[in-house]
Amino acid sequence: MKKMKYRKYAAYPSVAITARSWPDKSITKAPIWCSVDLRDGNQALPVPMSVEEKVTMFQLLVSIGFKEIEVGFPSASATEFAFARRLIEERLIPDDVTIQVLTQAREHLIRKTFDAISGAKHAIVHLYNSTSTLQRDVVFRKNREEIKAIAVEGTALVRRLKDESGNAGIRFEYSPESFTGTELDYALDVCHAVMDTWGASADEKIILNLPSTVEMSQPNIYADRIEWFCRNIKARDAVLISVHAHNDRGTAVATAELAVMAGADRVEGALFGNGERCGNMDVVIMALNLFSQGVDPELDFSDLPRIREVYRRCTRMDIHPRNPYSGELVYTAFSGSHQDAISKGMKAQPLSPGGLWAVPYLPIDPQDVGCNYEAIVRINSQSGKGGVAYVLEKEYGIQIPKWMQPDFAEVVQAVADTTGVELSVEQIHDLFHAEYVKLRQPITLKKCQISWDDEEPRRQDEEDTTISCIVQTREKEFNFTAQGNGPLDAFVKGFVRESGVDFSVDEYAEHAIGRSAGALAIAYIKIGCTDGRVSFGAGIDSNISLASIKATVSALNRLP
Ligand SMILES: CC(=O)SCCNC(=O)CCNC(=O)[C@H](O)C(C)(C)COP(=O)(O)OP(=O)(O)OC[C@H]1O[C@@H](n2cnc3c(N)ncnc32)[C@H](O)[C@@H]1OP(=O)(O)O
Ligand SMILES: CC(C)C(=O)C(=O)O
Repeated sequence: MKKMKYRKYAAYPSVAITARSWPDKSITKAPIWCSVDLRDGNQALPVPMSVEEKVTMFQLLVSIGFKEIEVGFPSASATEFAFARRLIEERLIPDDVTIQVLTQAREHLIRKTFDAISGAKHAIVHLYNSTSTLQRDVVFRKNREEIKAIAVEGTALVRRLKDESGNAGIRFEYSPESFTGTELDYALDVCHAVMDTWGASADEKIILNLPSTVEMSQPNIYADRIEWFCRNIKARDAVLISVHAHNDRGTAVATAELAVMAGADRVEGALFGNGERCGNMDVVIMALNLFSQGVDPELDFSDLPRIREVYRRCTRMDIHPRNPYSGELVYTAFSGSHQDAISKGMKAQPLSPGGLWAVPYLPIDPQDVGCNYEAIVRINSQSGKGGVAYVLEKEYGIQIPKWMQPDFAEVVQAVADTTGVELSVEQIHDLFHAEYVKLRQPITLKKCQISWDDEEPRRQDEEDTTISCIVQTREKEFNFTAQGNGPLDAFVKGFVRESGVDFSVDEYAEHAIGRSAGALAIAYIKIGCTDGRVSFGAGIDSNISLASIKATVSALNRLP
């Protein structure tokens, strides 16, 4: 076997921290959310969004409830600049929403950024420079002090431009970019210098954003780093600790959640995890994780289908069908045992203690995020009787009794196995009709008249019902008149006598389909012959007695 070159990689160092407190914490309220869809999400797209698309996306983010939205990198391009101006000049920013703009710590870019936000009521200027060992060495070729100087000079310029603008609505965020590749003591040193330069105080807090620019470790190590940082930062009340997690190891959501437990106040993320490389922390997942624990996420994802549609249209990105909460298949069960449990859980749900959601395999109610129950159970060769019965009942009101479910499931399974594809509910309904209801061969009931003595009260054992039938088989046509304690009993007696097929009714069930005066009745039957053969049938008619007789003929027609 060829060996992978794992020795090319080194393990990420752990954090020297004792008595860590975060493992014992739980998240009981939503963090301050900041959307980075229009910046980090946008800069990672093969075709970045146009101004119009950014406006649409911005309005979507506002409607979801984001109060802080990073709208772009205005000094990067004419589109980015024009978008910021459009938001401000056309007054598209609600009063309770703060826009955020990103800039490198370079003078001409910072100045251009201030031009872009001129006139904004509330704005966060977000300054970053990479502090990681690797980038210090290979990108900037600068030592620790020189890199710190970039941050300090950039901060000083932002401070000066804010003061000159006289705009008290401008706030400041600093990111020691590539924090995950930066020594903790050095990141702290740079952040302290930035705080001093800004003059951070409890009255004018700055946001210190500690990004997992590249996700390099398990989430617990990141959480240790955040707890260490929160413990060691001076004037904790002068800063808001923010996190911005990328998903290189596939654990960005866990990273952000554990970081909040470790003390982070604020979380940056993007819808459906859009963003550089493997994406940003998926804010839909984190918010709905809170929601599923009974915590108000303070973001509204009650119409995920609309959010998905706008997102796809603006970004031209897809959402994986397995993406938690938002993927198209995440509320769908194909497999038999899941379907059975879901179907039983849905029936029991109204009785759940305290009205709490408790349906197996469905961590949240799909309706809470704007999805319907239609797709919960879908049928293919992995499905079982519970699922087949569930879709027929839900879509067509056909409540196949438990004792007959395996029989029909076998029919469905045979088709699913042969075709190898998923069966639609319409196909399953058609199969049910073809297999039971429409069967006319080898026996056809050509005529059937039912009469009974109109006596009150009727006695169960009294043979007061008379039936007259004309029956066609392959061999012959015959008629009979028989009596019984009801139409079905009379039919069975007459048919057995005339045909010589000796059977009895072992199981029987019936119900109405639909509620109006024109409702139909459906009957299900299981018959057993004296020679050991067993068969199931179903019949539909506006007359319940006829439905039961048709069901019997259906079962006779299906005798092996
Ligand atoms: C982790 C992140 O996502 S950070 C955000 C990244 N986003 C983007 O880069 C999208 C928008 N960026 C752009 O359009 C461009 O990079 C611009 C317009 C901002 C700048 O463009 P340019 O100056 O032409 O090119 P470029 O970004 O390659 O500049 C690199 C130079 O800036 C320096 N630099 C890079 N980042 C920073 C920073 N944060 N602060 C200060 N200097 C920086 C580099 O060291 C390099 O310096 P050198 O020329 O002396 O070698
Ligand atoms: C600018 C910073 C916050 C960033 O995008 C990152 O580190 O990923």
